[in-house]
Amino acid sequence: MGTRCEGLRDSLSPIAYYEEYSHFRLDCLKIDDNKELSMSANEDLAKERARCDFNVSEITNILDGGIERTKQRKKIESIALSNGKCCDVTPEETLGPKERYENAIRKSCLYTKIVKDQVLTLTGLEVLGSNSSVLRRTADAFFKDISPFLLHLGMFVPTIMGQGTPEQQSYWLPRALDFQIIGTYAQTELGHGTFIRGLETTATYDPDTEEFVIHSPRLTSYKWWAGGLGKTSNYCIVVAQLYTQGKCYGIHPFIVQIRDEDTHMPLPGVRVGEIGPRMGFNTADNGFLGFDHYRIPRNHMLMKNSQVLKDGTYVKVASHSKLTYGTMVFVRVMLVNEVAFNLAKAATIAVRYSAVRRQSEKISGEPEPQIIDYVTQQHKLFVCIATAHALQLSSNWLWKTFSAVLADMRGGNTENLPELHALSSCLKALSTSDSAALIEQCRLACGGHGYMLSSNLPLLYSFVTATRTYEGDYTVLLLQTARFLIKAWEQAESGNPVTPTVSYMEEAVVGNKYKWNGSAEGIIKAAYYVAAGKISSSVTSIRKRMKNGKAFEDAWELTGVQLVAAAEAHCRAVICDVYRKETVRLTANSSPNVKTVMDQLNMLYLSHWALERTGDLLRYTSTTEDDIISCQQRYEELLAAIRPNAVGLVDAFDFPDEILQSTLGAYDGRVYERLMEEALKSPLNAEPVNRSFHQYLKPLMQGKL
Ligand SMILES: CCCCC/C=C\C/C=C\C/C=C\C/C=C\C/C=C\CCCCC(=O)SCCNC(=O)CCNC(=O)[C@H](O)C(C)(C)COP(=O)(O)OP(=O)(O)OC[C@H]1O[C@@H](n2cnc3c(N)ncnc32)[C@H](O)[C@@H]1OP(=O)(O)O
Ligand SMILES: Cc1cc2nc3c(=O)[nH]c(=O)nc-3n(C[C@H](O)[C@H](O)[C@H](O)COP(=O)(O)OP(=O)(O)OC[C@H]3O[C@@H](n4cnc5c(N)ncnc54)[C@H](O)[C@@H]3O)c2cc1C
Repeated sequence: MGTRCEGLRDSLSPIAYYEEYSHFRLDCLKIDDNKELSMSANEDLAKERARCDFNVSEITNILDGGIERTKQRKKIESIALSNGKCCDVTPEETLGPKERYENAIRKSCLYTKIVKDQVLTLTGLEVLGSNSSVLRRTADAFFKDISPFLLHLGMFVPTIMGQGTPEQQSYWLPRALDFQIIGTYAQTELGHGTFIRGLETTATYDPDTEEFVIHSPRLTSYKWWAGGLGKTSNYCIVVAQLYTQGKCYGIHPFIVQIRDEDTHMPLPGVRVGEIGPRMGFNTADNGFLGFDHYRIPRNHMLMKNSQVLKDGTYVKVASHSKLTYGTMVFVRVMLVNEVAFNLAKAATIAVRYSAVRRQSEKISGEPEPQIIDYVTQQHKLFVCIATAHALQLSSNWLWKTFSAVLADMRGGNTENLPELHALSSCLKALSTSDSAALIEQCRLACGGHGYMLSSNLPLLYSFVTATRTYEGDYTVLLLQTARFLIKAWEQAESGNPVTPTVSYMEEAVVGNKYKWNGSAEGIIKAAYYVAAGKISSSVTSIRKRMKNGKAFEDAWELTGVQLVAAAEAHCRAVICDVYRKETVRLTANSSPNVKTVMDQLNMLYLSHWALERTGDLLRYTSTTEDDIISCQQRYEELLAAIRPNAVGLVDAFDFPDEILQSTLGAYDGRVYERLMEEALKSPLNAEPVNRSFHQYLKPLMQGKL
């Protein structure tokens, strides 16, 4: 058997090698009868499920948005998952970079075909609307890392929809939706990501040929980062500075073909490639792109918001200057849902594992407890479940707000765009930051096994931590929200009406201190008073600095730390408020035990954040030390109350094992068996002796090196 293992790698391609190797790996390690690897489900998990006192599917339906939506999701999931070919023969993380990418393309094509042939016939174009989150979720059964097609569906198609004229949409969308072309969104450059007015790629109109000349004048103007750009896409949205009739009109989006549709070779004048290994996203071929006076037809400029006529005349169509930023706002809204989903996955893995894992002794000589019975473990984990709920419900609410503002804008009314921008910016910032931190908390809660890639927690973290940066960095987006808050504060001070999400300012500007009461509504009101206090302090600092001779821009910059904290506090209050109201609304007709457990989770979230911000409460409200002590006591009571339902709560997220892809989090709790099964798939276990022994170790050990 050893001989077969040793010779194999040399005679087969890497993927064929792994496929072949997976059939005899157990032989190689001489665990040939599988005796030690029990197939029966873990008893502790079974007991946890038996003691859960609420109807799990009721909460699943609430999170899905109703029983019909749960049915629809399950139907789509079962179509996709019943196609066994989605499974990897060998774990994707053990492949080299090229094989990983090729495997990701294979799986993306397979998944796309399933969606086109079987899901679209079921849902029609609904698949792009309310079912897109189901498609996104189901895709995780195919990819542990990221599909190279994510940007095609996530940004290329939405940009055409949001920025193209009806004629442009009718030309490009059918081709894109049918995957006849694959695109991405190339905005960021080597030199600029945040400050998009500073982008350097130029699109200069030539009226003689009715073309734009796309050019990258210097290294820093090279497009950098776009997902799927390096090898997959043949088209992309390029965001470039528009020049016509000798004048620059700022950044605009263009559809640019970069590769031949038949040979896939980069077209003359286009330089494209992949940017190299990254912390995550390693299957998404993030790329670079440069242009050498590359010509595209005039009508490849996306012209819904502004146009360049044949003679070069520039015409502004849109009623708001920032509508070209629309795709970013859309994706920020989508990302809140995206990270809620990923956090729910991490919580499921860590809670199930904590019910299976036993460690240490609470009382000497007694059986080792399940680690979930340590109150410190509950403290780490239950806030993750609660936050996943808070973000899921906030994301649904944000989506409704987004849709309403979009409908207004279709009628020419952009009045509510600044509030939407402020909300989507801060919710994107906080949800991604909280989720990344809590996924890491879940990993740490799983001890050493959480560090295994097969737990899926490291990959979840590396994916989600990037969301804090892309589509607008955390700090930068909170500063955008702060601009809106400071203006709103000034309006409230002068007695003018303010928009709904900042209406708390009208009461707070008077200067009263809020008296704490420990109810949910009381904690939320206190959170708003903390936000108001921080906004007020920022305003005072800016004014003081200006009084001392600073220009507004300098005073703003020097107050940046306070402004970010104010925007964070505002957003936290909004999340607490929305989470509370949505919980009450959605459980109005639920069974009593569902109502109770949803209320407990909600109170846990509110108490958690009150305790995290005791300094702020003491400073900006009339909260006393005794109030904090009773809040702490309530928090600890909630941990104990939630404990028996913890496994039921994560089961309610309803992730099939294929989507979780975790040795620690599978439904049956066969943690140790799965860890061993995955270990045996490691390429290093394909041979009893690695060739480096003969090449290096043996000579070293025998003093012959
Ligand atoms: C087969 C397998 C398939 C699997 C998939 C299955 C299904 C998929 C379906 C769905 C996918 C689901 C989810 C995920 C989707 C996609 C995500 C995946 C990956 C994404 C990868 C990342 C992509 C990117 O990162 S693209 C690049 C993004 N870049 C940024 O975000 C840049 C950030 N910078 C900015 O936004 C701006 O520069 C700025 C910081 C806002 C500053 O802009 P500036 O013009 O300088 O403005 P200024 O500060 O001066 O402000 C002036 C004024 O304008 C207001 N303003 C600013 N922005 C906006 C806006 N967007 N809207 C409205 N108003 C805005 C600003 O507040 C000022 O107002 P005022 O003067 O104060 O009143
Ligand atoms: C995994 C991944 C995928 C991506 N995919 C795409 C893609 O598909 N298409 C695309 O176009 N782009 C993509 N990007 C790029 C991404 O959008 C940018 O990286 C992001 O917008 C941040 O910009 P930056 O890298 O220029 O950071 P910088 O702006 O250089 O930020 C560096 C630091 O400076 C701080 N800073 C910057 N400006 C200010 C300010 N005004 N005030 C205070 N602090 C400031 C930031 O807070 C941060 O701490 C991707 C990035 C990643 C990581």
